[in-house]
Amino acid sequence: MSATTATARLTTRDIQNLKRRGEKIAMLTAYDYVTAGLLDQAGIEMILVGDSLGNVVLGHETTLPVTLEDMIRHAGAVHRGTRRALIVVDMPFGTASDPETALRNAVAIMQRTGCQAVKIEGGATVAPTVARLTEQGIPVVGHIGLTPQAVHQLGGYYRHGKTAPAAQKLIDAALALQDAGAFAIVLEMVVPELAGEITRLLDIPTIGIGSGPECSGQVLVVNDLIGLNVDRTPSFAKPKADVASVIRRAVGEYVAEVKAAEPAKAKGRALADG
Ligand SMILES: Nc1nc(=O)c2c([nH]1)NC[C@@H]1CN(c3ccc(C(=O)N[C@@H](CCC(=O)O)C(=O)O)cc3)CN21
Ligand SMILES: CC(C)C(=O)C(=O)O
Ligand SMILES: [Mg+2]
Repeated sequence: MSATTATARLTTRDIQNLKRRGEKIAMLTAYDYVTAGLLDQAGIEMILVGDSLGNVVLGHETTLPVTLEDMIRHAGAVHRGTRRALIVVDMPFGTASDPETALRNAVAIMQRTGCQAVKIEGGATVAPTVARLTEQGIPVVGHIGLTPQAVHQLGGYYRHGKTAPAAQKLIDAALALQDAGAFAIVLEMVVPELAGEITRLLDIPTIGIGSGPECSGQVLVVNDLIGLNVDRTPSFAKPKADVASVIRRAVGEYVAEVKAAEPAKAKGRALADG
């Protein structure tokens, strides 16, 4: 694409403007070319190449085994499949452990995928890393509340911000991330009232998942939206389709059709003695 080609792709400023106008932001994950293209055609504003690919694509128990190379390969496919959506790439476990490591890895993501932003899990302690990336021109999305990369420390997938000290810590984290330059923050499984309070406190948009309706936008794992799962899904996922059934039925019909096919008739002279 030439430098003068007008691109229809949304920018972080467009996302900021959606919040200012009070228009909700619709975000979904995608991990491949075809799915990303369909989401783009359907008008999704942001696509997250989530490290949830470790669960829903690669079949791991957690997101921890996902590597930078995994993310870069899938993010490239998602970017190639889309024209309009702003693409955010998760920095996988261990790749944003300090500001310089994060910068090196985020630069690799930006240079090798064409995507527009990265997302980093963590609270106030991640703020210096967010500041380092944003001062280098890399847009960053924060991610607080349930942070799945810390599952072994958290001891499970549960709601966050239930006590007053926990709520205050999340508020402080959100403000620290905003001050550090994050252009949006994902709130995952945050008590809905608190998610609303954080959303009203911030200038930048909040993107909720399992955090109630008062966030500036919503994000969901695309498999949970379309009913394409073999494993248990989070309770906040309310599927709008049953693609798993569509696939099972089509495959079942194919299997039956293959099995029922007549053997090819022998042509010309009969074979001697079978
Ligand atoms: N398919 C899928 N959807 C997701 O939203 C998702 C992933 N995978 N993988 C990465 C992370 C992990 N996430 C999760 C995983 C499990 C729960 C979950 O089971 N929550 C329970 C409550 C469990 C508890 O209270 O201990 C729930 O019922 O929602 C929630 C979010 C969100 N992400
Ligand atoms: C659940 C969303 C926010 C995420 O981080 C992912 O899909 O990896
Ligand atoms: Mg993630």
